[in-house]
Amino acid sequence: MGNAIGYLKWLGQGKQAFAPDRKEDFVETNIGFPCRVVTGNKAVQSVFDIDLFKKEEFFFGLIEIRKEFTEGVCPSVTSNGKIHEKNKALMMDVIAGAYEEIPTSTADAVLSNIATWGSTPTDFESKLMAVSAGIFLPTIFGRSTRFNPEDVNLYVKGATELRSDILAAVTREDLTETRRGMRSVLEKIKTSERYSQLIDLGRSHGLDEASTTGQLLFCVMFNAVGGTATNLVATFGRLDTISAEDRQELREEALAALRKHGGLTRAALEEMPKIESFVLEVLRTCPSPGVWSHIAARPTTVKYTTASGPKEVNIKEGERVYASPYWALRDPAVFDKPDDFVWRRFLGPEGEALREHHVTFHGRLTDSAAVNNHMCPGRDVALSVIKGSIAILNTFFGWELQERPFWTGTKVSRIGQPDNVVKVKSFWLQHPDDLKEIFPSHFEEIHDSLNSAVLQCP
Ligand code: HEM
Repeated sequence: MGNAIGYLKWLGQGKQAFAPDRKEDFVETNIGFPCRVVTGNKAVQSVFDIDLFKKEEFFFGLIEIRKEFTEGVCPSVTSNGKIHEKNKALMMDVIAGAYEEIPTSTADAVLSNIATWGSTPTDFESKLMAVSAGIFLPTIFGRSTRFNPEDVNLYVKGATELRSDILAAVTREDLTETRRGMRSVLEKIKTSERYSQLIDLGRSHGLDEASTTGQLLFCVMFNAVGGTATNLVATFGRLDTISAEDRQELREEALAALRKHGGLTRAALEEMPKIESFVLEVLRTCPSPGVWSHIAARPTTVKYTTASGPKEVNIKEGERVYASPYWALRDPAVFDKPDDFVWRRFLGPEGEALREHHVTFHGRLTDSAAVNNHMCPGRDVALSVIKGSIAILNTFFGWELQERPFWTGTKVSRIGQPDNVVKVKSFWLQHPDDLKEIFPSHFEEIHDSLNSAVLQCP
């Protein structure tokens, strides 16, 4: 298959363009250039080895990071070697600093955003992006610094583009607005309450001010805020695909934990295993990103086993070896009925054992992010944020979507989100007494804002 045809096939079919036959875990294909795509759950572990596989700077496979949106600094996620170690160490420290505040910040951001939504919150996906920004940014840059969520959204939209070296761009994107968003976000970072502390933190890892600022810009806005918002949209959408009884079961679990701990705390989150299992199943069935891209750092032979027996593959230095989280997480060798959405899958001892195959964060859930791997350092905060947001939405509020969400794995631009954009027709306060009891300081404002909807509520 030629490059142009491969690229067009990928654009049209997304992950289905490299659907595996399960007899071979290193599928040879062309998605705009020749590459192998690893689709087996166990085989995927081999590409996580950074001694064998390195990152292509500024690229996620077919997606290119616009250098002007990182101030020319290569983001941690696509950097290699010693510089990656410094970048990653900085980000791990930044996240550790934010960790304690995350549950409180989640409750505050979700509830204060809802108070501004009214009963017909159109453009709902942007609203969840604002929630994500409202959760993370105060914990990292300080509470007194107020970012404009629309500018953060513009930044995330502008930060990447389809790789331009395969086909000449058919349409030229107008970057005026996204560039404005980027300048505004950068200015806020540089004047933020904690900026000098963050720069000192960077220096302690051997990074100068420009490098630290570039890392903060991309890793916080794109990886943290954007990455979490995408998965929040998917998780929210999935709630509409389970039964009312199952929604009620999730609500009862969350309500009991919130009541016992007097709000959203780390202890309350730990008492929500059902919500955790639901979120993990969302991240298994519709993971982001689309592919993990790697380049072989040296010649290597990888041994692995498929349904048709033991195999080995010889990889040449410089070969592109990509991996598909979507197919690795649908491998029937490790997940029973992999195409079904089974929200209880990760409950109990069997569910616990399955965590070693849950690789959405570029590593097993049982592994830890470190400077010598490319695993997501934001995994735990991301899971807390999504669990906490979904617990609050499902426990106190009701809504009707314009359309039931669906996923086909073919829409390149939607990453893990449903193919159809999530649009809310109406939104209401379903359990006012519970909200008043657990979050009294948010009650009045939300009640007033959604009052007309409360009157209509069934
Ligand atoms: C559900 C939400 C999230 C998902 C699914 C996710 C997933 C990932 C994945 C798959 C990677 C590796 C990408 C690759 O190698 O191609 C990654 C890297 C990264 N993520 Fe996340 N992420 C999420 C949220 C976050 C959050 C909340 C933060 C920060 C607070 C964060 C910070 C990072 C950083 C800094 C890297 C680069 C790691 C490195 O340089 O080794 N992510 N993430």
